[in-house]
Amino acid sequence: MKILISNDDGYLAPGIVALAEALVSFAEITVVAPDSNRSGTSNALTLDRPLSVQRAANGFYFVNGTPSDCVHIALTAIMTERPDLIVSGVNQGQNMGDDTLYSGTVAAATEGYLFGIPAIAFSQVHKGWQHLDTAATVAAELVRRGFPELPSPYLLNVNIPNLPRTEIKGIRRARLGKRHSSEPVIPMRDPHGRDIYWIGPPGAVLDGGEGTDFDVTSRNYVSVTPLQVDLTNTRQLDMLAMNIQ
Ligand SMILES: Nc1nc2c(ncn2[C@@H]2O[C@H](COP(=O)(O)O)[C@@H](O)[C@H]2O)c(=O)[nH]1
Repeated sequence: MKILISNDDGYLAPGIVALAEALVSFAEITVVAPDSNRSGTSNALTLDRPLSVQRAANGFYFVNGTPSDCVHIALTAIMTERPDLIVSGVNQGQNMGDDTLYSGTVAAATEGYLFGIPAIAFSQVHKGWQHLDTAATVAAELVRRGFPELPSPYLLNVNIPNLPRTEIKGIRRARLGKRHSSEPVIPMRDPHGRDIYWIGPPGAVLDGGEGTDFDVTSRNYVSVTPLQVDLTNTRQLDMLAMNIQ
């Protein structure tokens, strides 16, 4: 089994190292990841400058680009054979609900999916890498299990509670929850007196109802959500006047 591994926290992040170590025991892995943290970059591609690929001492490739750049370069320039699966993560922090739209972790998996390859994004619920061994173990369990019940390619978003493996109650399918809009930006002044702004925290949970990723992870289950990329709002499509003058 050939697996391409990427992430958005960068090739040096503990999450991708733990994931690679968990998968290498049963799969042929290739790691291609950003040279630094690209959290929140979504599906961005780098179109305004060329990209370079370097190789670290541990064999990981790293790119001065986004997660989507990494997977794109891996599939069309680095790998001589098409992988059977794309795995992204383990992300430091959750990717639930609307996070998935901004997430570089999900974007790396999505790029592989758009090339017709099954893909899974893995995130830990809380930042700080606590119990990262659990996340890597669960990720390996899910990769080994596979998803024969789904048509291929599939795109899955997985969130794993930061708990000892023995406290994880199980794995549950879940729909994406929803957040309120993000908190306001944080205004500051730079040393030259110019206004600068930090992006504010994510919005609070708006829909964390039963069966959402927020819900199942809060009950110490791993959440698994199949994603799609067709953004057509089919309900409104039917509402649109047939011929717009
Ligand atoms: N508005 C903010 N959103 C945040 C912040 N930190 C995280 N996030 C959301 O979570 C994901 C993290 O996903 P990643 O895979 O890109 O690391 C990010 O995309 C946002 O949706 C924050 O401080 N503010």
